[in-house]
Amino acid sequence: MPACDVCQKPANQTCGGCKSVFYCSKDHQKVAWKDGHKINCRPFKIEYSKNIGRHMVASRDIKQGEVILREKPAVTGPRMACLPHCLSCARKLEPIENNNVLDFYKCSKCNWPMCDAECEKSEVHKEECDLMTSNQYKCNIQYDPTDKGQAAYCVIAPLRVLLMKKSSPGQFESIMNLESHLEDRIHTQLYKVLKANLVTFIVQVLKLPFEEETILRIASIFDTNSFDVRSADGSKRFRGIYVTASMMNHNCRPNTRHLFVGDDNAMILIATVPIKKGEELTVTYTQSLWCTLDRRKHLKSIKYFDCCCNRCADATEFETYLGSIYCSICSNGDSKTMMLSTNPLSETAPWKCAKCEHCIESRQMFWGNNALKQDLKKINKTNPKEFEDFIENYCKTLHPKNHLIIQAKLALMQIYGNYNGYTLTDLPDYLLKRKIDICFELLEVADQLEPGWTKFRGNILLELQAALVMQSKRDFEVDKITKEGAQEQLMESMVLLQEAVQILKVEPQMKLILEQKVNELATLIDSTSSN
Ligand SMILES: C[S@@+](CC[C@H](N)C(=O)[O-])C[C@H]1O[C@@H](n2cnc3c(N)ncnc32)[C@H](O)[C@@H]1O
Repeated sequence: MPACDVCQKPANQTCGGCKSVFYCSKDHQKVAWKDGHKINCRPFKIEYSKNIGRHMVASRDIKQGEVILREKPAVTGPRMACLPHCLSCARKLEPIENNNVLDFYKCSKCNWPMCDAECEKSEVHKEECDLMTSNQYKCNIQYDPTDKGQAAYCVIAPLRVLLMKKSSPGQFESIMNLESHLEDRIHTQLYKVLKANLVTFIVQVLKLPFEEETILRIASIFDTNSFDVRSADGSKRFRGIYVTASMMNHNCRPNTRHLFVGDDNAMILIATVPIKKGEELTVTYTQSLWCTLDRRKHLKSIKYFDCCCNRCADATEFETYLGSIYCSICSNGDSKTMMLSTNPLSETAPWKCAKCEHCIESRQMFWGNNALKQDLKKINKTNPKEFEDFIENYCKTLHPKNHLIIQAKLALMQIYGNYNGYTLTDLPDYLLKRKIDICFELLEVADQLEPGWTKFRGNILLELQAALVMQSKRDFEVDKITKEGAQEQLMESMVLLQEAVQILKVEPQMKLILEQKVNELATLIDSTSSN
């Protein structure tokens, strides 16, 4: 029998929150809760394995949509070479005019661009500002109309961690215990530049007593663990280290999603699918809609590991064929055969036709993939014709769910129904149908690659239901469907909308918008039944 966490006597009760600790009585459970279990009670534990390091494992069954973790950042700071952003609130800065010269508001002491006098006095900026000022350092970033990233920002986030050694030694230690991959990064061009800039700034300009290795390790810890935090309206962007969430490993079909809320930028980690006790909790460090070649290359170059997840190991990527092309030898007309990697876990493995003996070298696949990515990048993002032409041009070579076609379709889903001249009321019937077909195709991809309550699925459902409602209205107006038929279709759209609400209501600024959509659709359903 397990021992009580308080008195060590035999215990027959478990904490319902984490299912990891035991008590002999309700009273001892209350004592433990007050003594700190309230903070540590989480439905996961951290385990270690030689191949994948520390990782999070569910300590009990977790429900779909359940909040697994709410965590404040241990430290935040600007991204490495970002555009001018406020060092306090992280808002992107706009220049102001002074004597016919455009420049940013500057901190009156250290001269870093900031929003205003209020941000200048904020707690987060105080210590670094005092230190730079006492060392007569003045930042020399000026407004540049070409919108160039500013390398000077690379010093701020590591400096904030170094200052924590005195102000919050416990937090400093937990950050320093995170994985860094410094030994892999140290020989890269970026780290040679950091050695010259960041280390010189900390040691020579600010005269802080830190070793070069410690300074670079912190930069490397940011690169390995930090989350990219963005506000819903896009005005704020920065990096944050969330120590507990940093224990989450990557999977190309993850079972969690996260969002950032409130003025303290707390991270909320949510289960996108039901998770069984003992299963690993995972997040994605890359883009789900990239093909295996691109995802694995990206993960290797920024996080220094070879992803061997089930999706990467499956040449068909769960039958989406996201990275596949058609065989040029035996595909003709409607009869098409796929080229698949002979070993998706090796980037040098050749690709082979599933039917004939035709083979392609992997470097040819990389080259073709990159050339097409460039074509897609050049497209005017507001012109649907260019995306349609891209799909038409490559439909003989690429599977309809190839990642490049899917990205073009995703852009079309957003344009049709939302952009000027293409709102739902503007769309002719054939484009409305096109939007609906695209939404269904994307939903199939989402179900395979980002299943459950993911933001991607939520957004597709929202777009799909709006288009279906418009189609039902039009069909009813031209007597294509009866009143009962229209009602039935609108109710089906309501089911899709309700699911989108379940998924997206936790996203910042979405609650009211979603409530409005539900009310509008409910009113429409009511008015259809009373007509
Ligand atoms: C944010 S940390 C995650 C926690 C880390 N495992 C640790 O022990 O501190 C990211 C690092 O974990 C490792 N990692 C994450 N996901 C992995 C995976 N699917 N397979 C192998 N290693 C992984 C890589 O070394 C990666 O750079």
